[in-house]
Amino acid sequence: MAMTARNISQFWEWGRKIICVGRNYADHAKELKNAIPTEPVLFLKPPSAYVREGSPILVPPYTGNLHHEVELGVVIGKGGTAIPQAAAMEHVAGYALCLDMTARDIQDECKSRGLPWTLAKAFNTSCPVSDFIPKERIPDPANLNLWLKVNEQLRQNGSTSQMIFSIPYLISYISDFITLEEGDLILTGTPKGVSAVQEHDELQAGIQDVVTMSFRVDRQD
Ligand SMILES: O=C(O)/C=C/C(=O)CC(=O)C(=O)O
Ligand SMILES: [Mg+2]
Repeated sequence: MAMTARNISQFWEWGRKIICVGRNYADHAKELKNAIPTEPVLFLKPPSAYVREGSPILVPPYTGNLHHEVELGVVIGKGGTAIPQAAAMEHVAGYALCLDMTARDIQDECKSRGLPWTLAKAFNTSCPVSDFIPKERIPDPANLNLWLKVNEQLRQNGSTSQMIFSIPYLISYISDFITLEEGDLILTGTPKGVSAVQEHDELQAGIQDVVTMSFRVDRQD
């Protein structure tokens, strides 16, 4: 039987890694009273974190402070290890708008106890994701407006020009430690304005005139 080629525009179905970069915007690092990093801060989400429009973001029962973080996602089209910065963009298939949903109270507790952030960052539905955006539709990913509204109120409005570490730098840095594979997603960090969401809230987010997405928040039973 002939093999059907997989379609990168459904990358969230492939079961690949979600690699997240934290504290990549100085204004967000400052609002959480973190130092500006001198190297990228990395953590992971499992593929079970993905949620698509039409399904709700579920508030885990163990948090009382679930935050939104709007982020540009970079979808890897060609894998590699130790990718040089100069070749990094050749490994990009496209982009997606993503939310890095974060149980901030649990993250604070993990930080104070020196524990990993897994339960704060990697729970089911912690990575809402837009439609795939082919690379050609975003000629300059380093100069994009990202915004997020909760119940029509603007909470985040930043530009990828504010990133501390650029997309080529991140791809090169990550691939020195973690081999990148086709279908992997890199979340590149959030600008300032993160805040709590509640059950029944409606979240809308966008990348300027390129894409928008909406999600409802529900409590997990
Ligand atoms: O260190 C903290 O208090 C919080 C860090 C984050 O949640 C980092 C991110 O996920 C981000 O900056 O996007
Ligand atoms: Mg984040």
